[in-house]
Amino acid sequence: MTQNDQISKILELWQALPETKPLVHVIANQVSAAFCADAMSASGARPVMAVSSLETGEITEHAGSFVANLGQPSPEKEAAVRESLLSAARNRIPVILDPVGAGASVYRHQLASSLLSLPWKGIIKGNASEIHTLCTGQLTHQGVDSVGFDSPELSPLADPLFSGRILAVTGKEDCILDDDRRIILSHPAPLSHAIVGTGCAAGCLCGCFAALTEDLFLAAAAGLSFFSYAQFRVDVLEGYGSSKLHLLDALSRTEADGFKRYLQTILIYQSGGKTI
Ligand SMILES: Nc1ncnc2c1ncn2[C@@H]1O[C@H](COP(=O)(O)OP(=O)(O)O)[C@@H](O)[C@H]1O
Ligand SMILES: Cc1ncsc1CCOP(=O)(O)O
Repeated sequence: MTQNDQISKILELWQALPETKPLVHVIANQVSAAFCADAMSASGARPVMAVSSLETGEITEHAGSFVANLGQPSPEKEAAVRESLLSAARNRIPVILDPVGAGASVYRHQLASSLLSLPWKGIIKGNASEIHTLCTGQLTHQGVDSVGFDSPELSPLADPLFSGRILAVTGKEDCILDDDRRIILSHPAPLSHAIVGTGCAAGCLCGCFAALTEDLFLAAAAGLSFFSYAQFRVDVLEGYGSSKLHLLDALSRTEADGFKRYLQTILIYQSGGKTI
């Protein structure tokens, strides 16, 4: 498959999202839950943000995909996520695991590692710091933000915790990896604001596309590239608050030609170590 084939498939998935309206179960965090639900709804999916372990396994079973966002962890949240991951594994529902702040504390790191050891299939989506912590065990103690790691230099798929899964690493460049393939998205401009919850929302968009295809590498590329395009279209002169609203508008109003040109500019596809 060539770079143009990947771009065509991403565009097909993006067009299918509002037509298919997949049900996506998200266990979110209280900071970004509403923004994530809005971002998914604006893009054409149907989010369900169920949190109680009394129902999460059942809700996941009937969803097209499940997003486990590990921000603001607690024993209650851990139990709810476990129920959903086991249900996803039993029912072959694709999972997106977002290890928010994996390097912020020992508890978060141990939680993420223990949930990775369950037998679900899917995508691990984190910023470069979070993935660095999962790969090396080194904590950063810097909250949930990324602190300067270069994602494309990571080659963590040898780790058994990652094997058979897709890795999606965000930052100045987003990088999507499986055993053989790699997509790099070079964002053309720096962000005007560090809007809280954008990493969480990007993971949720990967979840929307994972409900539409068995090719989870492509789903991750579609989610991150669509989100990158929406961020690119937000006017850099807007303030923080209106940028956040305009981001939702951009997700709900994308046209194919502009998105295609953007993908042709920012997307690099490599297979077997070669750019294709
Ligand atoms: N330096 C950057 N320049 C342009 N876009 C960026 C940059 N860093 C992050 N982004 C965008 O924000 C999204 C979320 O990435 P990131 O900020 O790494 O997540 P988090 O909020 O989890 O730390 C990325 O997928 C990308 O679209
Ligand atoms: C600030 C914060 N604290 C706990 S969860 C959370 C939201 C993190 O959102 P993102 O990593 O997507 O900016």
